Amino acid sequence: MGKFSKKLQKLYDTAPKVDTAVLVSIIRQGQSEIETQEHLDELAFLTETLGAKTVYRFTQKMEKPDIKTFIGSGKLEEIQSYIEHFEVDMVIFDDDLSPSQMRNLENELKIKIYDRSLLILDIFLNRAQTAQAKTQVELARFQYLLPRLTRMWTHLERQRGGTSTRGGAGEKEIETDKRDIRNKISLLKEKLRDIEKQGLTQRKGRKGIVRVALVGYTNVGKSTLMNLITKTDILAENKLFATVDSTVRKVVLENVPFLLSDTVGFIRKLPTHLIESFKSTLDEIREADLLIHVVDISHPNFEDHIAVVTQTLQEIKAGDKPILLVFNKIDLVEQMPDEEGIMNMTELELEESNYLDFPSLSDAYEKKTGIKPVFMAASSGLHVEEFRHALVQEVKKAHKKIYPHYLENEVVDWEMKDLE
Ligand SMILES: Nc1nc2c(ncn2[C@@H]2O[C@H](COP(=O)(O)OP(=O)(O)OP(=O)(O)O)[C@@H](O)[C@H]2O)c(=O)[nH]1
Ligand SMILES: [Mg+2]
Repeated sequence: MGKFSKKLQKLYDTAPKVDTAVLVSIIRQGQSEIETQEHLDELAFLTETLGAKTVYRFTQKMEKPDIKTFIGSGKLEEIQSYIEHFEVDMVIFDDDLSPSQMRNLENELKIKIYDRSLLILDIFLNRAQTAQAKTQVELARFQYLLPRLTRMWTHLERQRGGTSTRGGAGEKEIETDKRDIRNKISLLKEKLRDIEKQGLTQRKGRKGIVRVALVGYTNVGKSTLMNLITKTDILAENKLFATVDSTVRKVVLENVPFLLSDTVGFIRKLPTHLIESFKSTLDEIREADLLIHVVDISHPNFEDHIAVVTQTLQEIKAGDKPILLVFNKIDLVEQMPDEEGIMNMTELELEESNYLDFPSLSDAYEKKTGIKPVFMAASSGLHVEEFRHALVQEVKKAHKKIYPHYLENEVVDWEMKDLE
């Protein structure tokens, strides 16, 4: 690290320590108030994951964002007087900002500005554990920061005790910092290539065994399910992006061996360059023979989440794999009562109920995926037997498809006969 200036190191170390935040989102045409609030709920959860507290939410109806300051000048003034009055530490935007928007906003508001990418990058940075994930996130973060360096520079100036946000840093010093970052970027790229080479050899060694990957929106219970099935201890917690690395375990169920990997969760508006930076982690998904798509059925937007995951899978070219859909957290929802139960309800009760109709959901998604979904609760193990059974069936199918002439393993062969 000695090669890089102290300034840069400091800039890098001190980014995420903040307390209170206000959230800002624009409401686009055709977007409902409820939808906007739900998106802001998610942004507040992300903010909490970063370690900050949301104190207020600002919204503004706009056809398209202002090119200079993203939001309009009236709204900007409103935010300004709020943050001054309540001494807020940061402003978080639900979208990405251009370097100049970020700079302009910072000049106006004079506090730390986060956009969606920077927020997610900082969360990833806090959570990455393996060398590969760490390197990937560091790289993505530096690439994102490079064009925004003047902005970070002004932060540094203020931290040193000055209050001016303009004209503080000399052009020369900014250039030095930029050069440092560029060097760092090429070193990280090199490091990543080395790590990836190792990963490739490891993955090559896994031929001959079916590979299954857990995928899904963030915080749905993928790691909990992985733990339940493999009895290992992977960090599972009620925070977004608890898992940033992928973990692979060998599992044997009913004498059928396969590899199971836990992966980073998806989220709406996951910045494309971030997806790219996780390419090698996502290879686990791309190279899988079967995907277990875990859904948090207790989330009011679970169907949107399914759509986001489906779309992201397509973007990373893993859209045509067999999918076993798992509706998780059923302990948190109420099932639709049977016919008699419904008869006994008043019309108002029926209208206000948010019962979920499992059989219809099951049919609808079975039509889409060709595989009957499983309804379960991973944290308590409810219906884990159904899940295991469904998983084994699909692993066997995958095995037969990839290795049609595979006969050495008598156990598997015997199990297959049993199936038919
Ligand atoms: N009530 C309930 N909570 C669950 C269930 N499964 C998981 N959880 C909780 O949901 C939270 C998220 O679980 P994780 O397993 O970390 O979710 P994940 O999908 O791995 O999340 P990321 O790694 O952040 O993408 C944790 O607090 C779990 O305890 C369930 O079936 N019911
Ligand atoms: Mg996880």
